[in-house]
Amino acid sequence: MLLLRSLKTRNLGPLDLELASGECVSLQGPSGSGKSLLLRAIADLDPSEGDILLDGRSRSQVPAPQWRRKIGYVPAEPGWWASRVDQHFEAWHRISESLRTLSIPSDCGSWPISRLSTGERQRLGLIRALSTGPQVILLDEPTAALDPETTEAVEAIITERCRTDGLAAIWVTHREDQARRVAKRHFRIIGNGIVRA
Ligand SMILES: Nc1ncnc2c1ncn2[C@@H]1O[C@H](COP(=O)(O)OP(=O)(O)OP(=O)(O)O)[C@@H](O)[C@H]1O
Repeated sequence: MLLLRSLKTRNLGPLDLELASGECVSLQGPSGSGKSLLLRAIADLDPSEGDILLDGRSRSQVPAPQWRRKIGYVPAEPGWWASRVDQHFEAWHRISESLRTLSIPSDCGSWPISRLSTGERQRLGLIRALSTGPQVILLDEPTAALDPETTEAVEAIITERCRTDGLAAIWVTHREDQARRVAKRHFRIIGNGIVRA
């Protein structure tokens, strides 16, 4: 479903990787090894060489906004461009269940962004990326700021979306136990390549 073919980022590659519909793979590697740049390249947010195909269609054939709806990227620190929380969502009323599941107060739509804690920003960034119905989600340490209970809830949401909607995920984590819980195939960055771990 997602195919990286001879993909070269600033410091990695050429890389080849295939991700099936409904599959979650983990990606680990030392700090600074290029994990975030790789996710950003797949989401077409950073330049790269080589090809990326989604359901057989090359990135070059798909307009960038459409590509970014299909391939959601959740950075370690999600970005915010408006003052209120709900202004960052296409359909705020549709995310109430996700808010509940991730223990975020339902009235936070009217909050100023400045009020959000680091963990609330991280969870809302995840909900926002999932809310546009992506086929692939790229998760950059999505639970780094979260307590064990909320971490479990995030893992459950992604696992469920993979199982029921065929969502495919690349999950960057520094935690071996998390990698083993969320993914069946594991990759590690070594040098300028990725190897099966
Ligand atoms: N715009 C840029 N120009 C030059 N170098 C960059 C740029 N962005 C990132 N880098 C460098 O590329 C390398 C990989 O960065 P990246 O953020 O992908 O690392 P990472 O594996 O995600 O690290 P961490 O685990 O610390 O988040 C780093 O050495 C970083 O300094």
